[in-house]
Amino acid sequence: MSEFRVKAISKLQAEFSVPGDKSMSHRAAILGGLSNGVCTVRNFLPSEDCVNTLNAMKALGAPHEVLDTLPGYGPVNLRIHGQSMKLSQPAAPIDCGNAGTGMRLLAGLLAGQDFPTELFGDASLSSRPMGRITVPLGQMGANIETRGEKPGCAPLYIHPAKLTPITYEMPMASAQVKSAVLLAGMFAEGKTTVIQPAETRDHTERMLADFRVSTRREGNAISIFGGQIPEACDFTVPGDISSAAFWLVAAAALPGSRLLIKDVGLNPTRTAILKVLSRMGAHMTEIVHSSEGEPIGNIEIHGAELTGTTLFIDEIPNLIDEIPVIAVAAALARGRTIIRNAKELRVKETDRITTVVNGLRAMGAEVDEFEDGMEITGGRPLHAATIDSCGDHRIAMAFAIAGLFASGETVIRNTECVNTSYPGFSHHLDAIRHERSQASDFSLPTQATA
Ligand SMILES: O=C(O)C1=C[C@@H](OP(=O)(O)O)[C@@H](O)[C@H](O)C1
Ligand SMILES: C=C(OP(=O)(O)O)C(=O)O
Repeated sequence: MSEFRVKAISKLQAEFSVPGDKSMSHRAAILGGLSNGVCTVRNFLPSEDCVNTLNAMKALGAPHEVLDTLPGYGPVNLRIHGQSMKLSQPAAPIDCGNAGTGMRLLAGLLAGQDFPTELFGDASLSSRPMGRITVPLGQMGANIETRGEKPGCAPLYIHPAKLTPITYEMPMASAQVKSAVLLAGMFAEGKTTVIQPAETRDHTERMLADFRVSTRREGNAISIFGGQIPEACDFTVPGDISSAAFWLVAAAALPGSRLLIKDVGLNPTRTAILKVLSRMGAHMTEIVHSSEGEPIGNIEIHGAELTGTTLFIDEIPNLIDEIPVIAVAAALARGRTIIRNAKELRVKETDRITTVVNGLRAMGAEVDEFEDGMEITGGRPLHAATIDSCGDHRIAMAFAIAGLFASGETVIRNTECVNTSYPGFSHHLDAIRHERSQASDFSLPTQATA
């Protein structure tokens, strides 16, 4: 079992880029495979979650060629051979690993096929709620059985079905649910509409537009007409702002630091963390290089003495995966930080409210736990502790950042899980821990050209 050992740093001066965006990589694998030709995808995230989705598409009849790999991890540049919306029955059950996104989006894709499929995942994924997708997909006529030990959980048995369009008002702000219904809607005759209670990441809608599949947006409602065949296109995945978030917090909380994160996704439905860190006192500049399709650019951040803040209700869906590391920033800030309306955190890879609260308390922070969040009174010095990630990648990485500010040596146990979203994290952590500053120190292992 691998672990991180982390000590406090006194300096952070660095420039680097982070691996490709996880949400966009899942979607590129799926839409590329549905398209009417060959799609080159660059900077695909070679993480276990996204490679599982890519392999799922291959098992469904949409193969890919690997152009470059990140050695030890997976494909970075690849060519996907789209099947013009005609998928075929896989020879075996499909493994979604640890990925809620992979399983829920694939369930939407497979709900309206004329062949059966089975989707399964690891222990964590098998305990996450799938009713949020089986309910709307069922309303469309899908026949999906949840055969997990826990009611409403995976494995999913998806029987052949013919779908009819629906208008669905989502009870929670979830981009996975929205995307599952829109993907199912591509196979239903007529107009399928999803209404979201708050703005959620809009990568599916933007990528559908890249593939010339039209969707319509009216207020909080997004509609799609079935029967459109995505036109093959090439796609470059920007760096993942959720991965950048770990270093942004480290730099923000260390006065005198300067960090430049290059070529990262700056989609406004994902950048709420920048607003929060600015409110806490970090100095930040965003430079957008390109705003066509998915905005991409650089973020420069300078550290400061941080002060606590309250997260706004509308910000929550747009920084949901960053909350564990925002909680670390809050423990390092002076004053109170209030994180409420975030009960979705309880159904992620772990119950991220309890795992964050317990980890921060173990390091000496003052934290109150609520059903839907936590309140952190920052400013107490953090001390080293041994933290078990419980198999949750965001917990492992967030507490590695906390360790950079704690007295003594913090040990994070059970860290293999970081490969689900951030291959190369430990390489970047090493460079930061050893206070190396040159950009070249932060490059990932060289990519081999096939
Ligand atoms: O659509 C996506 O790519 C994602 C949506 C979010 O989940 P929810 O849709 O459950 O909020 C997020 O937590 C996950 O990491 C990725
Ligand atoms: C919750 C996450 O992902 P998923 O739902 O895809 O497992 C995450 O990446 O933090």
